[in-house]
Amino acid sequence: MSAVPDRISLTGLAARGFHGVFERERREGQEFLADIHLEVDAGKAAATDDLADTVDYGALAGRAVEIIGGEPADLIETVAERLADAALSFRGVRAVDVELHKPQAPIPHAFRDVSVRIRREQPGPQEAAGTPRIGQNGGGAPGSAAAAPGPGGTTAAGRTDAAPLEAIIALGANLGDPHAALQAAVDALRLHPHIDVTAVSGVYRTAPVGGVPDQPDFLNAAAAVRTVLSPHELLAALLGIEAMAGRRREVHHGPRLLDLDLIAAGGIRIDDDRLTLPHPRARERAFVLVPWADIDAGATLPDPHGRPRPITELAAAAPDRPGLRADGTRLVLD
Ligand SMILES: Nc1ncnc2c1ncn2[C@@H]1O[C@H](COP(=O)(O)OP(=O)(O)OP(=O)(O)O)[C@@H](O)[C@H]1O
Ligand SMILES: Nc1nc2c(c(=O)[nH]1)N=C(CO)CN2
Repeated sequence: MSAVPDRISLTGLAARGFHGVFERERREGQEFLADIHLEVDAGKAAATDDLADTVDYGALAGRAVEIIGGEPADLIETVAERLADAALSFRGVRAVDVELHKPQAPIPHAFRDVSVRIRREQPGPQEAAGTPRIGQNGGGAPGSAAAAPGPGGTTAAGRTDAAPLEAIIALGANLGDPHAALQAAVDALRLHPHIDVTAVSGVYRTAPVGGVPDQPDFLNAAAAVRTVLSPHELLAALLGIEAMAGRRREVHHGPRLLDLDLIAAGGIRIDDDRLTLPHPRARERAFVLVPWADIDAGATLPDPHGRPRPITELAAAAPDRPGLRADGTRLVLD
């Protein structure tokens, strides 16, 4: 490599995160901005003009948004380290420089910005051979299938349970070009290095349920995925994809460019301040249940007493069932 390395720079990447020492920061979140500079050899990609020979900056941005929106940490140092670790896991990245800004930090004085800047390099040959780096996935390329568990049974995303999770994701959109938004979401899921999309449903046109009056009809669909991510990490990935689609979360149940809900994940039950599984309103929503039944007609959801109920029965009884019809279009998984 020449003295001045080739660089791919992604700067001013903004995402909402819940990092900080104070309870209010954890509860309300705030904006974080990341500047990420990758040192690569751009020569091969320039010669072939092929995205496969370089780092897809869209995939990098998606992963960074997930990390910023993901598991809360006390310190920006910790989040910057996670960003650097993720950047180094993209094939061809020799070193990375990450600056993470927290311009809304709770500092009781006028200030413009506070940030941490770190530089990390790929481990040298000796370290690579004998000393696994915590949290690194060993270089899975963007677009590759779910990562194999890394050293010691942990995955890049930190899940120690090696069995992949099977999950159902509900997709909805009713602004802009909803079909294109659903397809883009499926494409983004497929591009994720730790998510495998195994099936997609048909597309349904559905009357809006709740929220502001006179909003356009929705297009809804469902996707089945297999992933080594934990449910919280999968949710963070979904929020990252929504954010990339330009979704703003101002109006509850309001119109949206893209809504991705995690409906069920391998029978796991969770109820904390960030995630409830199974999704608490899925059982009364035909716009979720009918697409899901396309993928897995035998699936069940627990009733309020914990007894399994077939989703086909729940769908037939759902109040929004009459407002739902097949759109006649398809989502492709090619
Ligand atoms: N199973 C889940 N899937 C998606 N988001 C969830 C889930 N459980 C809890 N949440 C939380 O809900 C928030 C999403 O709210 P959002 O604005 O998408 O709600 P909504 O789509 O308007 O309403 P609904 O949740 O009724 O579909 C997320 O930030 C997430 O932390
Ligand atoms: N028909 C329909 N209505 C909704 C939808 C949706 O996806 N489809 N999503 C909502 C919030 O997630 C609220 N209402």
